[in-house]
Amino acid sequence: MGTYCLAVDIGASSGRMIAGTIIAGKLELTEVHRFENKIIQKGQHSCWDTDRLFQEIKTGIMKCKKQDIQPQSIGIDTWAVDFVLLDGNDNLLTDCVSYRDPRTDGMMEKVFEIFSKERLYLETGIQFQKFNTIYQLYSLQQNCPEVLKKAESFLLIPEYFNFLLAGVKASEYTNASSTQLVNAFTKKWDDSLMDVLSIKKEMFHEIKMPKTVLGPLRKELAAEFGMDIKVILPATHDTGSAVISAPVQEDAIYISSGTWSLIGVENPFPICVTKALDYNFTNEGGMDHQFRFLKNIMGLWMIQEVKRNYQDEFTFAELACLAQEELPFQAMVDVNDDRFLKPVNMIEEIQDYCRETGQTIPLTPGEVARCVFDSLAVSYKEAVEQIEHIFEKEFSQINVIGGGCQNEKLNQLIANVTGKDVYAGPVEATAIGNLAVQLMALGEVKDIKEVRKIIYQSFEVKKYQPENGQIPIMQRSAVK
Ligand SMILES: Nc1ncnc2c1ncn2[C@@H]1O[C@H](COP(=O)(O)OP(=O)(O)O)[C@@H](O)[C@H]1O
Ligand SMILES: C[C@H](O)[C@H](O)[C@@H](O)C(=O)COP(=O)(O)O
Ligand SMILES: [Mg+2]
Repeated sequence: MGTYCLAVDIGASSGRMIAGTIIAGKLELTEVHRFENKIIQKGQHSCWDTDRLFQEIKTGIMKCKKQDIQPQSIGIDTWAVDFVLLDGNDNLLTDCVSYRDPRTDGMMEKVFEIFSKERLYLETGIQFQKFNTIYQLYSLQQNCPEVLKKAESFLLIPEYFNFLLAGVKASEYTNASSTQLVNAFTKKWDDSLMDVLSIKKEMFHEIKMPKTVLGPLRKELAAEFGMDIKVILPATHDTGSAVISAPVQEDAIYISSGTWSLIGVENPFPICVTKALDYNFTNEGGMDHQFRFLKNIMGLWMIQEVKRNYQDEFTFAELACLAQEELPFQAMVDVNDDRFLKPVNMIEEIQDYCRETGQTIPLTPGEVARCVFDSLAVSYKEAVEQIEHIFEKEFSQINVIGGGCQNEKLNQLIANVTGKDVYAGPVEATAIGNLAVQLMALGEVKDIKEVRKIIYQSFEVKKYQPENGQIPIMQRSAVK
């Protein structure tokens, strides 16, 4: 039997554990476990249920055993920026607060009073999102300094799960870069930035690169599972893993489409020029010292919330079909407006926005869904134009990867709105990229070039071409 690796990919809306092995030149996947992820209220904060998530990881490992799959290695990737703090006895000092928590409101502006926005961008190259780790830590420093005083260890989410699995504390580069505390050029923690912000630099661990083998499982876990597994660092930022496996590379822009839409390209160096700052692009760390030049777009979070507001009466596929029955571009919102980050009710927030901008108010589920998808597509188009402006070249194709690539109507809309060929797939790009790095670490494949070839041969990628005359005249005025 071939070498199995086990990918744990936990996004903001769901987690999945997928075993992978190469058979006859193709990467074969076995979905071992899938579970829900969501934000829960703990006291006054919006938090992640890390205890339950770690139990889900253990459940997935036990399911491997039941399916007679003995993974040689395991790699964990999750969403970015969020973290835990441990004291000197490795106890959690706080709940794991989510990036959607309001504790960072106003913190970015406070940091700019000490460290200019321009300099922060020049040194880190990271987009300005109010929930970046730097602002979360600054909020703690301002409001609960006693917690930071006791903190001996800062661990991002995947690193915390690695610590629980293997007892090793290590930071991983792709995810560390998302904190806006890593220097884009040295690829190390930016000590001078931390000193200026009085953030305790001693609690940060050495940054390791993807492919690093952290070690075996803790003895008690190996005994519990009845097998030992090497814990390997993939690109632990889920988008970093997704980009590794984006099969359409040539002249292509990727959209990692899940809760968030991360739209960008791979680049060999950080682009920290004023244009990139003005457009709020980021230079997150990638595999083999590449950079993920991309930007966050609010993403399918909006339709997740619409679905929840309708008490899950409709599936995602049904909402996509209902939207398709509506006239296009009747109502548009600026999806990246902070008001959509965590509204009490997404449907009402969208309707308020349309009312405030003098537009037709979407009322039916189809109208609301159409407004979301049209607005996302326009936001993607804008980002594509910004990328082409910065690179001073045209990109001919867009590769939509992740769960959102199953939205066929949206894929076609993206093609129509951008006028570019859209390649959709693979759905589990993140887990596949995670597996790819483990296979490289174990010597099963030589390098990223070889693994991308295998991925391209292994998974269906569906093509959507712009439909004639379907590039609509959009009401741009409505989008502030
Ligand atoms: N059958 C489907 N049709 C249309 N959209 C879908 C379908 N299945 C999933 N999606 C979209 O994929 C999104 C989840 O993508 P995923 O990559 O799993 O997210 P994350 O990793 O952030 O949890 C959902 O929010 C939904 O909008
Ligand atoms: C908050 C971050 O920008 C976010 O984690 C993003 O980087 C990301 O990776 C989102 O992944 P999802 O799978 O949750 O969409
Ligand atoms: Mg994801």
